Amino acid sequence: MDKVDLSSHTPMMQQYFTLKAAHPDTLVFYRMGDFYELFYADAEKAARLLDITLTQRGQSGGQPVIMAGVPFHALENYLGRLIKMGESVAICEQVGDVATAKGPVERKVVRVVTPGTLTDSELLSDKTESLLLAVHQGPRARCGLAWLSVTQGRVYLAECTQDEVGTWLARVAPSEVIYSAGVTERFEQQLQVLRQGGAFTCPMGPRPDWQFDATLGERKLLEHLGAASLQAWGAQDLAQAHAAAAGLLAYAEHTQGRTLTHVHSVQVQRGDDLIDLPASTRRNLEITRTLRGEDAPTLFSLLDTCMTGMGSRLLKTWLLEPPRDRTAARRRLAATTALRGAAGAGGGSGPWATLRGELKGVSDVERITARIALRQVRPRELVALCKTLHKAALLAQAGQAAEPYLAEIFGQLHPPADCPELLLRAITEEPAALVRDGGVIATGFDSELDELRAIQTNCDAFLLDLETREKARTGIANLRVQFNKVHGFYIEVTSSNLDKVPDDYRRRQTLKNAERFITPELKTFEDKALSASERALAREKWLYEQVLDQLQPHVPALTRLAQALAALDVLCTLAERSLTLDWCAPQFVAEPCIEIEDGRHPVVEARLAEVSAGSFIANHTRLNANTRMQVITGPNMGGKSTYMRQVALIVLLASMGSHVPASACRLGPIDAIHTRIGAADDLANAQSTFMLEMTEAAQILHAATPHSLVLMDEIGRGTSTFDGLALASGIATHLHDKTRAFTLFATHYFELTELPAKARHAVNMHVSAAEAGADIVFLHEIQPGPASRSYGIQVAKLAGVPGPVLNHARHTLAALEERAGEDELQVDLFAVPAMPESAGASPVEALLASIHPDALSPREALDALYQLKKLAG
Ligand SMILES: Nc1ncnc2c1ncn2[C@@H]1O[C@H](COP(=O)(O)OP(=O)(O)OP(=O)(O)O)[C@@H](O)[C@H]1O
Repeated sequence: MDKVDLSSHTPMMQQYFTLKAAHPDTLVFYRMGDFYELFYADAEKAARLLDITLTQRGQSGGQPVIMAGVPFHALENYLGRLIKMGESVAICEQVGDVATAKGPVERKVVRVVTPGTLTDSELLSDKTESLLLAVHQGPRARCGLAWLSVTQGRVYLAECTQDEVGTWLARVAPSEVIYSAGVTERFEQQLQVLRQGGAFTCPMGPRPDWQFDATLGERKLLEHLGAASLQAWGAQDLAQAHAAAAGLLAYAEHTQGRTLTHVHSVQVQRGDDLIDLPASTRRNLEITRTLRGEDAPTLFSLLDTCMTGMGSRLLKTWLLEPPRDRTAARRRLAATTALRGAAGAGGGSGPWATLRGELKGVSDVERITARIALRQVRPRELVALCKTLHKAALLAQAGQAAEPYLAEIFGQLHPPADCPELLLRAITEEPAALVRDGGVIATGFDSELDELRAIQTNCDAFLLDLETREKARTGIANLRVQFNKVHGFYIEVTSSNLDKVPDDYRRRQTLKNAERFITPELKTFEDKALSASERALAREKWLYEQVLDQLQPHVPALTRLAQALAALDVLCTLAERSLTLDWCAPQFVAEPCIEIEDGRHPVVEARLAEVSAGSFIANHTRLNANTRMQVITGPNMGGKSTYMRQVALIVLLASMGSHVPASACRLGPIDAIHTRIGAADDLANAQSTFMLEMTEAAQILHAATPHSLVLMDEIGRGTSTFDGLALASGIATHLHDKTRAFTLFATHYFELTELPAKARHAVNMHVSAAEAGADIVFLHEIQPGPASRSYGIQVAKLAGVPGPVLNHARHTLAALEERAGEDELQVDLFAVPAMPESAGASPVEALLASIHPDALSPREALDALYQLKKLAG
């Protein structure tokens, strides 16, 4: 908005403009009585986005005030919708005293709600973190990254080159990205392009440059850690990441209106710590989302039977961030194996089952703790926390584990001393939803509050006593002493008895058949009772703040306890899943290999079981130093994609420390899972299928190493047969000879089955199918050797293509096959192409080379020139 001349506006609008100036890019919700109002451009935008009515009221600065409002009790609903649309909202409350204010009551922005800094339980998804990520552009094309979830207590740091920013953004999958306003235009454009290209999808915006300061960042991190050096976290010497952290924390504090006192840990992530799962891999393997963008059925939806939101969130992190180093996976596997019980038998027995019973109903300690630190916690959350702490204490006592990881977890389940007692003493068992409603602090916690409450309770006795006395004094038998919220206390006398009313009765209200009066004695009582209830409410608010103060020192211990509960939940879940779904423990080995016995695709298997569509056919996989590539052929619908994905999913599951859907699995070191699997056209980004296919293939050829797993499905399909075939064979040869990654290469080009004859580390595999007359039966077995033929027409028949079309196709096929037999393709697809000939020197060049200008007479020079001209002609 242009600069506003405040003097011409009403005092209230002056206040509004001052507040709005501090939040120019944010919708300001300005509290007025029972509504939050938006003004001018904000009002127009909100009316459009929320479909609420735009109105004009009064005048300010000589213009009508354009406004739109939402009722205060429906705030969460509107906030939720705006945040989903990527908007941010500044909540501006009345903080001054309405009674004593001269002019508009004092207002303040108490917090800013943005997609990456959500803390409200109503707005957050139980199963997903909302992450805020800050990018800093440093010198020499280095970048710093820092991210956090406001509801967790940890800041993550990373440094990378400018080119790698996209990979990091895809990996972290933030809900909001901020960057310094001082970045170069090119860098800003790069971020825009990444966003349009789908590397990340969340809102993004610049923040003041000075906030991205490395020294400031380091100092802030040290303050949060309460340490003198970042060395213990390996986070020293990361100036670019420190600068990002400075911007990150400044913004997070800005939104919460306070420092994040619960942030006590820092974790540095390095590009080569984790197994690389590029965005295409996450998408193609349907890890947390289906290709259609739904939450289920996915690998995560199959795995997630966690009892708590904390568990679900941790499980997702483990799944999406498998470390290359096997230490964590081994630890998790050992703990899961211990939880499965000695017999490893399912049927709801074993330590996992008992523990899961205990974990049921456990509250979200992690988020409640963050809200304690941010002083946003609600009374009922504290009651839930209190119950969970009691449960955790029992678990800690009961869970004597010999397994080291479990022992460590149980060790962290002891609630911080005095914390459960404090909560039990302070908060009543069934408190009101909000402190402002009162009825939150338990009786016996504070004598002053108890006294004030006693006045209210004694009220009934006093009124009864007064009624008896007044009946006796006036002789009116049906006289009644009562209270209502509008008129306060009164004595009601029916019309027929009005002549008996004493002089000291003052009329308060006239009804149809009665009059209501007040007496000096009743008035005195009323003042005392009403002020007692007001004072009790104020006292409760104050006491609640005191309780929050007393809880602050427990925040770090509560955070650790939350992490322990989450880990226990995930480990029990992995134990349960492995038993229910009949999975085995993988074995990690040092030599390069992916060897799977009876591997299954967990999600397809579960779906087949669900719809009773027969059982899943298990398949073996043997990739090792000798066999690095499988060229897989076979009919459409035969199960090639399923097989390839199952191998990748088994590798992923093993790497996170889970059991796997197989009867045995040996796995060597893995650094990445790359996938190139036919996807729908990326129309939104005007990229053709073929362009996308080649871009992804190029990325894989650049990035894959001998420790990577590469899935290539139908590469080359997007262009003409010869082009496609030529490219597919080139790519396969490169992957085999140069990259030497473990490769599963599914193709329709039968010509590619010739590759293994020349490439020593490649083998042919095919999915089996049997013909039954003119029909086809898929056996889904992966067998050695190339497929004998294609079954396209039979598959088309299955799909319901009309008979005449099929007949036509059969004839055409026969004709084509005949012709192909005549002029057999005589090209060797896999011959290493000769480098373009250094095609000898041309005659002109040869002559030129023979001329020595210094040795020529002018005449000879002229002759040479004629000769050259002639040759060139
Ligand atoms: N091992 C298996 N056991 C049982 N059913 C299977 C198996 N593999 C695949 N299927 C079933 O066959 C269907 C098709 O499998 P898939 O998509 O893997 O075939 P495809 O060979 O990749 O086909 P296309 O070449 O058309 O992509 C799956 O949806 C699944 O229902």
